[in-house]
Amino acid sequence: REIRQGEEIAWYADGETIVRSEHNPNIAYAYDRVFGPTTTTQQVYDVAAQHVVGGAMQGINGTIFAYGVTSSGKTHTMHGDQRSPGIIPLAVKDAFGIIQETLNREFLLRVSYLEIYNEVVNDLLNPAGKNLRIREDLQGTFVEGIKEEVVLSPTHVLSLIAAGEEHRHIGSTNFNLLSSRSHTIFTLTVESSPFCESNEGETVTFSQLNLIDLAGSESSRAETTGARRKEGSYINKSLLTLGTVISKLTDGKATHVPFRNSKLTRLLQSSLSGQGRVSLICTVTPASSNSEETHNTLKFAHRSKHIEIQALQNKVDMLA
Ligand SMILES: Nc1ncnc2c1ncn2[C@@H]1O[C@H](COP(=O)(O)OP(=O)(O)OP(=O)(O)O)[C@@H](O)[C@H]1O
Repeated sequence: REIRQGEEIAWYADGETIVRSEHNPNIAYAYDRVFGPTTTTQQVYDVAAQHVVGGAMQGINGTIFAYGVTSSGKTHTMHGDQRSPGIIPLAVKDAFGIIQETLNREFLLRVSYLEIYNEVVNDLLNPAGKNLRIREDLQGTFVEGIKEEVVLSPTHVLSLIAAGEEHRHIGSTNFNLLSSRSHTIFTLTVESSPFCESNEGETVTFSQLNLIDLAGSESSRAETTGARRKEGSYINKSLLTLGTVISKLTDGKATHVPFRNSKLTRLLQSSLSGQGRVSLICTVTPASSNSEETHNTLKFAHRSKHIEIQALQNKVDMLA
């Protein structure tokens, strides 16, 4: 569409760097990886997600999230479609594949699926689960009363996600007719233990894999009026807080990180500050009409690169 509309190219990829073509001297940002327009989601998965999913199956918490303005490809990346499955279906397939290959352990997988809409947490697997509370215990934050389903096959998980999608809030903005107005968090909880309980030295592991599709990160110019504008301010509150939290985590001097200022950052607190693997996928368009928003996304991605997180295994030693 952007090409048809005769848009200029404002940003382009050069190796692992994204360069602004409109400026002289050029502005450029370097990343761990840059994926160009011909990359498939499977290739993105192999580089940016597989090690996080593999880690979760071994007891290391994992979080993968997609960040970017509306229409830049977050949902395409996380959910995809039949022709090009996204990170979530690829992760689910991979998880069950690992279970089949791991002959000496048994696994229990549970899933939950929620959205944060206007700073309210709703359960997408249970339409009655509205305005749920976020609580804390020794293990971290959790959503009180959220429905968790034990899952037995990839098809089972995908049918639950499809049912959950029906309850998701989508609306119309100037940018994207089917724009996501809520943040969604799909969580796969993995428990595994050795088949033979008397195996001394073997461990029981427990971990969570959070796969997150954020609402569009655009600033107020995308918002129309009334309810849409209100949604925009809530979406931005969570994303603004996410930006502040990431800045504070990366500047090394901050004594207070405001995780509690939004639902999104409260739920991500243990992922961002605790132990685990995190992969942040930022989606951008080269088109000039979105040049400033693209710049904001690139700056966000650049700051986030400097967060250091330890990837530790959550394990319980088996008693002989
Ligand atoms: N890499 C890509 N390859 C092919 N099509 C893509 C790609 N990225 C996005 N699209 C297409 O562009 C459109 C908008 O993408 P998508 O819905 O994923 O954006 P989004 O960032 O999730 O937007 P929103 O925040 O509004 O939900 C969709 O039709 C999607 O299929």
